[in-house]
Amino acid sequence: MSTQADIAAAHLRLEQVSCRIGPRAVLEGLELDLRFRALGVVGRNGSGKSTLARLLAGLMAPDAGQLRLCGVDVAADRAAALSTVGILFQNPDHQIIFPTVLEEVAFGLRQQGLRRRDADDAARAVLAAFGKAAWEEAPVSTLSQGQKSLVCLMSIVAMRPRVLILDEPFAGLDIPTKAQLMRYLGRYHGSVIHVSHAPEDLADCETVLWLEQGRIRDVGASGTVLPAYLAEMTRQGEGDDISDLPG
Ligand SMILES: Nc1ncnc2c1ncn2[C@@H]1O[C@H](COP(=O)(O)OP(=O)(O)OP(=O)(O)O)[C@@H](O)[C@H]1O
Repeated sequence: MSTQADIAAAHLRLEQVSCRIGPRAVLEGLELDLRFRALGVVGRNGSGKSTLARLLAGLMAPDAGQLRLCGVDVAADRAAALSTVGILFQNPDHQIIFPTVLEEVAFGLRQQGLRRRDADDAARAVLAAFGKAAWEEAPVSTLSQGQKSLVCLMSIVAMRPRVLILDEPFAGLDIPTKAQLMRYLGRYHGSVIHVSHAPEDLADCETVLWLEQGRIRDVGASGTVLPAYLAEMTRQGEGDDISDLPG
């Protein structure tokens, strides 16, 4: 998995990256130059984690500044982005677009330029590697949420991106399903960026980036950043900022 020493570290470079949604500055002046195999992104609800995840996946471009993941401008160079980064969202229903498992897993491979037959063969090989050859013709609509999440994971693993972004993908799942998916995740060969508000999800990350109100509050070794984050969250929990309406 991502912590193995034989995985080439991914390189993330942010230069004064800012992002607005409507009139609102959601991320502001992010500056970072980091090599990692497992990077955690932590922060409160609304701190900008998902927006950063979408930027890192190249699904949107920053309004200002420059972002490079493994040297690739992932928003501008979509072809290179497909082999650089994949993202797993919390709700698999937002990700899955095809009626059967094989079509879904093959789709990304076709996007990468494989012909239909080659993409189908490669998708079958991935299903077999996950012990899910029997799922090939299964209608996705009949699968459980956990099974749909696994289909999304297999679809991304099939594309072999260097970096996998997890945006709280297992948040709504029960404990055994989450544990099983985490085990399947161990078959992914590349680096991981794991986004979560919960420090316990990020225990395997060597480095953690802490976002606060769209800015980097801290970045460093997880053993230092996570306890500081937890202490601050406990302190803020004693207040009542839930009463504050957005400005
Ligand atoms: N499509 C949108 N339209 C308007 N505002 C948005 C949109 N997406 C995000 N925002 C706002 O941008 C800010 C950052 O949102 P984002 O989802 O990136 O934070 P987050 O840290 O992932 O939060 P959460 O943990 O709740 O998912 C929030 O204040 C949110 O309300």
